[in-house]
Amino acid sequence: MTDTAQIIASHGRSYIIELPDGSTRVASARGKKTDFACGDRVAIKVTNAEQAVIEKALKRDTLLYRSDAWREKLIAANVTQIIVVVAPVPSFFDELIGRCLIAAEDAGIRPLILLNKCDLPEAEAARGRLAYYRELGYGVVELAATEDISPLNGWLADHVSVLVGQSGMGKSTITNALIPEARARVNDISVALDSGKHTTTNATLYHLEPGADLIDSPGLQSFGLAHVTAENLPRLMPEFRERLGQCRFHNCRHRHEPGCAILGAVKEGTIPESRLQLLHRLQDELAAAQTY
Ligand SMILES: Nc1nc2c(ncn2[C@@H]2O[C@H](COP(=O)(O)OP(=O)(O)OP(=O)(O)O)[C@@H](O)[C@H]2O)c(=O)[nH]1
Ligand SMILES: [Zn+2]
Repeated sequence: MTDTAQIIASHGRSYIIELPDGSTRVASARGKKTDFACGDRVAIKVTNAEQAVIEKALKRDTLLYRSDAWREKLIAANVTQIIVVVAPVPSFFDELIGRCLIAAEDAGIRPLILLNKCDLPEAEAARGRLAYYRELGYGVVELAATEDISPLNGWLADHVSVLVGQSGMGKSTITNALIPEARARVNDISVALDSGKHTTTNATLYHLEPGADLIDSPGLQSFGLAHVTAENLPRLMPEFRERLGQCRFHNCRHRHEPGCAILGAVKEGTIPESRLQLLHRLQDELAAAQTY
């Protein structure tokens, strides 16, 4: 009998799926297909009390992924909010935040920045580094997951959220603070998937309350955006989006063109140089990716 289910954990080619009755099965995909993500709703065939086979993914509302010229790495499907977790220590990369925000805008997912470890003295400097993102209109929430997770609660209601960020920013700590049984779940999943070691799976979905889910994803060091089109890029960065059409040349690349509204804004200090550099780097990356 064909049934529908949701992928709640993924690890390589193995998945844990949750059936409508709340029971779970270990599942693998039929054939060579592996492009399923945590959060995907799938058509399945239950094999027995433990196992099932995934026939196909059902239509996705959203898909968050990263990519380079050669391959795509799916992060999560059907999420409505991406929570970019940063912390004062270890130090975070602005570049990664910028890229996560662009990926979110491209996928039509609401981005939220979470500054964790606010109990540390270095938090003030980190807060300063995030001020510009607030100015752009992005939500920024501050907390110390080891002390009090409640500042996040209001942001999670009615959303399927995915936590992303560099290693060590505190994603697991946040997950465990929100879902006390999460640690045990991760262990159960590792055993069920027979992954041998107790490293995190690619991603794991937890139910928080009716209508609110949370997906924890492994730490990342880079975020390739080869799937974004160069033409679209400025539309995915709010300060460039609002100046579109203001450059003298309609095909302005915002490099050296006279009458460029964006270069003008950088010159007068309204847009930080680093944001223009990110735009240029991404333009260059996309041009290089197209030549493969
Ligand atoms: N001081 C302080 N330390 C924290 C806080 N949250 C997490 N940590 C510590 O930061 C370290 C990294 O936290 P994790 O939750 O493992 O980080 P992660 O983002 O899940 O890292 P990966 O699993 O590598 O992706 C741990 O030693 C935590 O105890 C916080 O709010 N304050
Ligand atoms: Zn321009």
